[in-house]
Amino acid sequence: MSLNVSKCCTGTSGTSSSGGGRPGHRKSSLALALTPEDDSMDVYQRNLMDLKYPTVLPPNPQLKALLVFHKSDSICEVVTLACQRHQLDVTLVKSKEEALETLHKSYATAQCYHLIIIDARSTKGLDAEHIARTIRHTHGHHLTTIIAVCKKSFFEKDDALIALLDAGVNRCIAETTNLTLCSVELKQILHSIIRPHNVMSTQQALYTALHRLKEVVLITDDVLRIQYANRATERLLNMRLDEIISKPLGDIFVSDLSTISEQGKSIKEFDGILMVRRKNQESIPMHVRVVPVACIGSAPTHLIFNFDIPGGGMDFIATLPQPKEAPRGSLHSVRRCSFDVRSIASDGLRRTSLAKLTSLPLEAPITKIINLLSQVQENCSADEARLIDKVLDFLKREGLYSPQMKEIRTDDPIATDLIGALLTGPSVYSSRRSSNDSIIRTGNSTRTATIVPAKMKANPIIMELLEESLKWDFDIFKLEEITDYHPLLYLGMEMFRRFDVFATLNIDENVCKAWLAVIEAHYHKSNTYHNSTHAADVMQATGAFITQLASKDMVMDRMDEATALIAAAAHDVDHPGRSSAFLCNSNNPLAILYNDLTVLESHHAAITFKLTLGDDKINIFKNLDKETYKSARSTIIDMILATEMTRHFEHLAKFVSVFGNEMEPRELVQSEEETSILMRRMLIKVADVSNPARPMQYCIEWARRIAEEYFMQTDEEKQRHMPIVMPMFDRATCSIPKSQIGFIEYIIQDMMHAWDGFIDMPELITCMQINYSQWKKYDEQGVNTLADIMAKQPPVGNKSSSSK
Ligand SMILES: Nc1ncnc2c1ncn2[C@@H]1O[C@@H]2COP(=O)(O)O[C@H]2[C@H]1O
Repeated sequence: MSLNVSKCCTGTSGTSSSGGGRPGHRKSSLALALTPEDDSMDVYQRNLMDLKYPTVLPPNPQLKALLVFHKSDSICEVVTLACQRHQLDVTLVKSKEEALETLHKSYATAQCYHLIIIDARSTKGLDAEHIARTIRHTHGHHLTTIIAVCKKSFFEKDDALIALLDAGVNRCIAETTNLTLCSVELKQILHSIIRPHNVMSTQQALYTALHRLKEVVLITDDVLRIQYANRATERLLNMRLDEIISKPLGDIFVSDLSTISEQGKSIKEFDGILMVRRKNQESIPMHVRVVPVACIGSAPTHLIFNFDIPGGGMDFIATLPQPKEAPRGSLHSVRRCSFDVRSIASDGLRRTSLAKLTSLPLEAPITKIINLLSQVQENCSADEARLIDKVLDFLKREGLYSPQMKEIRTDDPIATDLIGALLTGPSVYSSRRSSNDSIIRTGNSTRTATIVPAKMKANPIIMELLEESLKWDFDIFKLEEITDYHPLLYLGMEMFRRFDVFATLNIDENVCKAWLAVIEAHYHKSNTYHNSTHAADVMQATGAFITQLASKDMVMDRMDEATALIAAAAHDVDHPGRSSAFLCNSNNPLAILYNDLTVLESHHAAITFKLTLGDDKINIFKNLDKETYKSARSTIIDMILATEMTRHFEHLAKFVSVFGNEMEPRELVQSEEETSILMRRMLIKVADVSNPARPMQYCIEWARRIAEEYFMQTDEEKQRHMPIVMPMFDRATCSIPKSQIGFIEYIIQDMMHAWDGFIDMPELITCMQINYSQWKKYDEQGVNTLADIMAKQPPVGNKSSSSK
């Protein structure tokens, strides 16, 4: 439990709003002035009208400090008194858990701590580095000021201090029992860190205002490359943001721009009529005003463009044809007609994530019902509201969100085969079961847990390649090649290192290495697709997504990152290279064990834990406390099970219902944890089938590998006179392009748009569109078989063959 010093300690509490003023706001006479002139707020407000460029007033809240001290010794006391001297509202906690819980609660109640001071004098009591890192990755704390109180001796060698600073600490201060020294240090921190942070936080308000403005505002750099464009610019140009940003300004003007650049250089404003070119090449005369701005030095670094229609009439922009929404009415309409992803994209799916998510044809009726009921609730009696609350609780439960996937309608038999096999449950394929199918296959030879971890050579070529390991165009096939088919071990260690999994699990690196080696050894090298390169690929995508989420301020906590990476690494372990349908049809012991339900995924999850817990040398969870382990286990199992394709549309619809809605996710689900579960499921699902959205040469190699695996299954089904799960996947006749077109149209496309809308990774969509066009081209050219396609491809990695 946290201890609120302002209530418990003697002396002044920071909540000193006595004597008038807005409740909860400090009086203007307080020491921390947040205005440019460092004056009190009253003076600033009075002078505001005189300012040439008025700034947005920063927030001026009661400042709150959270002190994380293992014990209340003399140093802690001095820091507390110094905080109180500067009228901070102080809360003292004694452990990391208490600190995080306090922050969590403060976030939930829309309070916030502006300053967190951590006792970093000894690692015995508190791991300050870990606490700082965790706080930095906790939502809402990127601008919180974190101070570490260190031993004086720390200042003689820099490594401990640098580690703290790298973990997110803003400043390290030396321990002192001298109140004056401590108070001065704190005052400096208030002025030099907290005040600028407060001012910086106002930028969000400005960006929102700019974005929503009806007027067109566009900013370029000094060489006229577009750096910023607001929503009205997208409308005017009929282009999406990703088609505008970084483009030369010349691309959107018909008129000669030399006057502007010359004017810009001499730092004069421009005001005149220029012809703007819209996406469809239509030209419109616009009144353009250009203001050069010098952000550093005296030469202009940026030019601000403001356009309107000559003679005013800003609503004109609203009357222009808008970037067209994708012509997708519903999943069914997509299914019925074949369509060109390129045309959808070039029509301009808007970049705003919410718009994209809401535009997806995947709203479950339940979302509409919840929205309507919530509206009713606003205008009804308390009793009725309580009843509606109960109804809402029921409606938010699992199962009600499933979209109706009654039938798959396509004229293309290959797509029907593939999508049918992926999306339908056991009833469909078991009905095809023939009397010849009673052979019980013994499971694939399971390896014992005595596998010695592969030795990792610190090969500079591998290390160089791994530097790119968070990029979307990472060459996983090259890694497969240069690690001698141990991509999971190398990539896994790199991901664990980058995301600090060793610290999160409190485990030695060697245990993680051994774990990865054992997991990798339990992937079957004989599978062309479901081998450890696929696992490494999914782990790499997971790392890339986590990084992108963090850059969008949707930071996962450290344990969520670790469990996501672990789930990705293990999600297909011991895959037999045959589908669940095949296992059911052949009465495989796994199908018997799991009652034909979620057979493979249940096995992957179960064997992951069986292997991990079965050998202390690889037990990466052994240092977690009971509760943490329980929660990590549940997350990993949930994520692995989410990769099952029969529930694909259910997961997708629920994700879109919650994240693609105007309402706060929190209002649509029962808890924040539930929101995060939906996000993690979608993360691993997208990572698992992201191969059609990878750069083309990799996409084609993955298509080759999965087709080969499907072909081998068909070969075996024929040979054993079993029902053929995907008859069209016959190596003699199958058209690979057709199968990929179907896979993208039915499974991948909507999911990628939903995910891109959430995470903002336009490269996923771009790659998918390019690949889709290529498959269409091959289809039109009659390039169908694996051999035809491979003849057209440069080899990936160093070898173009399947994995060993
Ligand atoms: N490029 C692809 N073409 C066709 N099917 C694919 C492709 N990529 C993945 N899949 C299928 O999607 C499934 C996702 O779950 P699995 O990894 O169990 O098995 C995967 C394959 O059956």
